[in-house]
Amino acid sequence: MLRVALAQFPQQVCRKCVTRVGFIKCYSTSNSILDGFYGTVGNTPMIKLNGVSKETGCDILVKAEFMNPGGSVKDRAALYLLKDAQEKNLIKDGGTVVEGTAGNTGIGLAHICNALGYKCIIYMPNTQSKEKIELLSVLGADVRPVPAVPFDNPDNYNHQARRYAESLTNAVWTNQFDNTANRRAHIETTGPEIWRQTGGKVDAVTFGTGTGGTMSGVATYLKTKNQNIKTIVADPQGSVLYHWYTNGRIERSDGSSITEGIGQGRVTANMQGAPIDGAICVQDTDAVEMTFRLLHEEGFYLGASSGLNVAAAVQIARDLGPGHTVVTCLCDTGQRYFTRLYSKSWLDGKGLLEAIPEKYRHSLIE
Ligand SMILES: Cc1ncc(COP(=O)(O)O)c(C=O)c1O
Ligand SMILES: N[C@@H](COC(=O)CCC(=O)O)C(=O)O
Repeated sequence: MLRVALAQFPQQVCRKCVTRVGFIKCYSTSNSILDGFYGTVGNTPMIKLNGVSKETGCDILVKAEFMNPGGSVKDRAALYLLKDAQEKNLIKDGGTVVEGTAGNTGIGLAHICNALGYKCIIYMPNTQSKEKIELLSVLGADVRPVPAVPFDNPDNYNHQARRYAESLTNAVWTNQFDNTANRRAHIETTGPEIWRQTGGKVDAVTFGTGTGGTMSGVATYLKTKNQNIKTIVADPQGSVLYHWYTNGRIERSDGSSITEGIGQGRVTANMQGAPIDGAICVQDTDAVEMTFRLLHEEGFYLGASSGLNVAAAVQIARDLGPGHTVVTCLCDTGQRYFTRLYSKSWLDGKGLLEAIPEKYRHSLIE
């Protein structure tokens, strides 16, 4: 029954904007009534950030991905991963979804599993915020924090998720990193939304990359519309993608990052073959400073990957010069990192307190 409901989202063409909108309905054709949780995924607002736009003389535009019903950009991937599992008959009614995640994909999956009647089991590195771990439990997921070890270690959270799914009957490992249904979500939805909302006036896009689904899917779609749009990976410290896209070497950049949900040690299947023009390595000091500027100057309460995205967009805008449009996204809210990113002692312990403009430090919790 629920399966049929989800299957009612065929490839559609929006009559107003003439873009394919995949499983996610375009608001310009839908009436105001949406089909359940999954009907509300995507079609997020595009917002102009006034302060940084004025400073750079460019339009810095952000997709408000924190406004997805599960609260992050990963709701889109979660929906497509489940749709893909259903299409391939990998899961039957009442089955179990198992995933390895830094948290946000798990949160999206947990919501959709509730809506579709599946069980949800989440393996995640125990380094991730307690807010995400607790939220997953509240959503009814069986959440299993495990020691954070590299991907080439058999105990990496993704391998544990795969093995556990294989040990069950009627269970699927959705494999967000290497299942390109993730990228497809952004080829069919985020990319077309950006094209439509900007009226095609977009000079560059940039996104922090975890699985790579967002960056690669948006880049793939937009390049089909205009080859000249610059597609730039925004990479945190300690990730390999900056070097990969600037000099072709799989080599970590210096340091490690407090950002969660982004940064990679390899080129995932979702990133392979993506039309990427370059990369920027954004320091945590810049990402954190921008996160607090976004709160106090623009009014948006966000996680650090959003600050990193906007810091990268500002750098690209400065490089391009006035009159250009740079698009990125606001991935999730500050609530997911409340006891870390908004805590004076936690930031101090990471050497990041000084990164926050002094006039904004008064609002931190101890
Ligand atoms: C907070 C946050 N920002 C950005 C991303 C990056 O998204 P992607 O996996 O599409 O690269 C994620 C992944 O969930 C995330 O959790
Ligand atoms: N953003 C996704 C994936 O998270 C990551 O890619 C974190 C880095 C890594 O695990 O290698 C999610 O929230 O699950």
